[in-house]
Amino acid sequence: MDAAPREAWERVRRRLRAEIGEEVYSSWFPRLELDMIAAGTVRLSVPTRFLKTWLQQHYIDRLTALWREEMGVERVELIVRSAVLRPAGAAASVRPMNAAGFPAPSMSAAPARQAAEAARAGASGTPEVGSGSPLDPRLSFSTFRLGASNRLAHAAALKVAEAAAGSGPVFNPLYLHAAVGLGKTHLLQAIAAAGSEHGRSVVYLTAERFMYGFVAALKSQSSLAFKEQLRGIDTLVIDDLQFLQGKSVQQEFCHTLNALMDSGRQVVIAADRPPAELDALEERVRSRLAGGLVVEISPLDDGLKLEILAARVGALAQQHPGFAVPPDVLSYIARHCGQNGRDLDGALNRLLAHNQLTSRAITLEMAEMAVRDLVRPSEPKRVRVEDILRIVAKHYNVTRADILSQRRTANVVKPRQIAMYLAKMLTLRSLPEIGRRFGGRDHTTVLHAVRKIEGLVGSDRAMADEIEALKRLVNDD
Ligand SMILES: Nc1ncnc2c1ncn2[C@@H]1O[C@H](COP(=O)(O)OP(=O)(O)OP(=O)(O)O)[C@@H](O)[C@H]1O
Repeated sequence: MDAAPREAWERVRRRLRAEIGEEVYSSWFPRLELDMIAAGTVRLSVPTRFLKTWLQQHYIDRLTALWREEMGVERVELIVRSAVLRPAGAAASVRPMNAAGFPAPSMSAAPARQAAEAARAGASGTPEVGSGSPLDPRLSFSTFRLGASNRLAHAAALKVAEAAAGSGPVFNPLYLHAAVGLGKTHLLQAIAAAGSEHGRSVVYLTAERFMYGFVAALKSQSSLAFKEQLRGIDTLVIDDLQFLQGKSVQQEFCHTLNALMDSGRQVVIAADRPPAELDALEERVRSRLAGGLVVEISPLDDGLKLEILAARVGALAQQHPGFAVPPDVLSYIARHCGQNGRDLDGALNRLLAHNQLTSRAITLEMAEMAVRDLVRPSEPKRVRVEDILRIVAKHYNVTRADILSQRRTANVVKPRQIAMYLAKMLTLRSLPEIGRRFGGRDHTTVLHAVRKIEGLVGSDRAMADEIEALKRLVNDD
């Protein structure tokens, strides 16, 4: 290639860098190379399919415009540099490296662990983080229960785990986020275990362990070996990313992320919030994390809680024959003992302890006692104007249409004013909003009704009792 296209490419890069900023540029563009230029088309190459898709979606127009200005080209084409993608036999080459102290796959099988230990023993001082955090064999796909809140996360995790060794990444990175105890660690460990069963070299690390490994490597001056360890794997799984702290650790994390993803390795991340809210992380890391598939696991509904509970009771009964929990107790726990899997585990462990220590069978009465301090006060209920209308109409034996109508007979005026008053007291709706819900009345009409009933409640005992009774009916509805 003669000098003109190369110089034009240099100028395109410089202009792009100036436009989008160093951080975003260094996340996406350093590995973009000029492949050829002919007949009005520029061909650029990238090392991964993922990078190609990303650049195609986000930057192709800009790249085309810049090239047009520099050399009058009409089209920019992106291709994947196949030679840079995992060279044939790359998967096989990971294993011999293990013997020399490089990362062993995080497998739950004992032989794998022994191999990892042996590898570590010969690791000549390199911190052992490359072999990953230990996996809990109970956290597998087969023990993961499905519901509406986690179905997508589960499907994505399964797809990543079942991809054959040597195939390119599926979604990169796969990023799962959820509040505490909703199954992130469970899915990540399931990916790690299943991935290694499929012949991949997988390392599962908590962010803390990543930090520990990196800091320890710096201290023992083996940080190069540490980097090599992490970059020599097929799949990197990082849990609890929100705990990643410190500038140099973050930089290292970012390099590792880029190096792995750009060479076609799979990265899976979990955190308690979406990438955009990881305030402690640099913008370019967040941007890279958000560029894959981001999936939220939402709170468990009662049905899913019941399934998880039933499965856990089954597992506990295997270790403690005779341990059984009646369905009404399971429903009670699902409804009252918290919102996440960890709360459910805690409640069942409490029941097990009571059962084992007192030899009493588990009944609803016994359970209420045993888990008393684990019961969460339920969220205050959100009252709807519709519910107030229905309950007030029924109580005064009129129809909803009567209340909303323009009729001014006493038997509808009183329920109408009481319903307006309750709507103001029990909902967050403004006076104009309430007016609209009550047949398009003006807010001054609502204000008048509210003041009138307030006055009566203060002066008329029977009216005060009536209003209290109605409030209870609405709240208990
Ligand atoms: N869908 C599910 N099926 C079976 N068990 C589940 C499910 N969701 C959560 N659990 C169980 O709930 C407990 C907590 O889950 P896990 O540790 O995976 O939560 P987490 O989202 O990683 O929470 P944290 O953010 O606190 O680390 C575990 O025992 C896990 O097995």
